[in-house]
Amino acid sequence: MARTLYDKIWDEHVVHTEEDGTAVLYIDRHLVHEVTSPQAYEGLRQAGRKVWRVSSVVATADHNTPTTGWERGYDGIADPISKEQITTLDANIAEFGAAAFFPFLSQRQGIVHVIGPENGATLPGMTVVCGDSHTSTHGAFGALAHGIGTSEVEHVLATQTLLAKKAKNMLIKVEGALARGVTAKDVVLAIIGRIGTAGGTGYTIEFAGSAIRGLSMEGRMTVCNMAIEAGARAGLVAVDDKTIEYVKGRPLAPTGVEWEQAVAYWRTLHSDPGAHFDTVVELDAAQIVPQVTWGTSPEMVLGIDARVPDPDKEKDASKRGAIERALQYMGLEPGKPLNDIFVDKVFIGSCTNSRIEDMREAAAMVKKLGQKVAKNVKLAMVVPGSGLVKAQAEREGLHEIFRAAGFEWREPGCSMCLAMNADRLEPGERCASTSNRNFEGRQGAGGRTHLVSPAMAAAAAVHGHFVDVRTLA
Ligand SMILES: CC(C)[C@H](C(=O)O)[C@@H](O)C(=O)O
Ligand code: SF4
Repeated sequence: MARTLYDKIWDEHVVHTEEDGTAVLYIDRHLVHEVTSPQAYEGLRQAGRKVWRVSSVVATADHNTPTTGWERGYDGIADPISKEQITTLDANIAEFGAAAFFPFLSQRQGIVHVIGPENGATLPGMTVVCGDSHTSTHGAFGALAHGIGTSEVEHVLATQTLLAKKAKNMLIKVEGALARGVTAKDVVLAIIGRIGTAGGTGYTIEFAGSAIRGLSMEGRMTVCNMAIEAGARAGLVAVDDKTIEYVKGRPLAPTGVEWEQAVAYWRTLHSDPGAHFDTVVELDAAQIVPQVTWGTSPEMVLGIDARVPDPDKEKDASKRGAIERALQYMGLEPGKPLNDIFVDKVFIGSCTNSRIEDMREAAAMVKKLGQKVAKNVKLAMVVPGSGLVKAQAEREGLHEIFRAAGFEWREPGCSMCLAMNADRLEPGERCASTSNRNFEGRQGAGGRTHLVSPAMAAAAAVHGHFVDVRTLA
């Protein structure tokens, strides 16, 4: 029978299925960070258990790590809770072990969803879990990857398995060529704009079509990263030459005969012709314009050529109420052109957009504009996703471009994506952000977030307000 990519990976990992559909799924890769692992390790400790397969665990500290003051080492972590989470991870990995650990201050440290693929910890066909909702990112490799809760983290550490129910199959096809200046981020925001944040609930989404195939691995990661924002716990892209090329030679990737065998298997990781999808959504790539969120949910998104929506034009009372509340929180007037929204801060980073390509895209825009960060922008910061991304960007001189224009060039981590460290918005501040969530208070209490691509964020920093990057290209 013709199977989808999701069906294939699922079948390959099911150990047992109960009559009600609950399955025991074998887990190949367990990514661990400091926020959702302390109680899990404590649980193991109290039960006198060990980690079932130490070689499956790859860990790093990312959410709480500061992006400045690394020369002061652990003393540079101002917040005592942040410091405790980071040192607790160090102690847990020292006690329980891991295949690889990239602690605070180490060069390969970074956002868990950046360092996984970078180190070859994420491989096609794997089941990948992490106590983090953006684990969907790793689906870009044709891996079944999703976030789990802390009690599940403990379960996977102890048993190497997860209890799961199979989701339905959704296919999102994006066909055609993207316009100049339109990126993977715009594609995924446009998808969420179309299907809504609940559109993917209960599904695993496979992203396909010529526009998705045309994306780099970085771009595919950006798209899968936000599958969770579309309601789906996992997103997938079929394996092709780009996938295999990206993985080749990474520290944890197979070598020699094992590599050959793995590649032969990986080449089967695509949906069969005629495989059944429960839902199919199609988008025309040529119609996608640079996107900007205007509200407090990723689905509150429009093309840069649009205006802030008018709640009075919405017939559905609950939707009208949601628009009104969002506009009030965001401090926006209906009908205002998105181009005319001025920003106070700019954040280029997060597991959505902090890879080398994102750095290049933002730097290219800054270079093209040839001007400094606008006077009204209090802070424009670039936070690479990992130490390796940072080093690569510096080899290419990107940091010089950013610094010369007045951007701050920081140390890697989650940073102002969720403001668990010192990087945050003050109440009422408005931010152009390349991250993935624009919920109330996400980047700091009272902060106002507009989600955009790296090029759009860079252009907003220089102009001081949003601009259509297609007109700058
Ligand atoms: C801290 C962590 C549990 C959380 C997540 O699961 O996604 C965070 O990474 C986020 O982006 O909100
Ligand atoms: S960068 Fe943001 S979205 Fe990604 S893992 Fe960190 S906090 Fe979560």
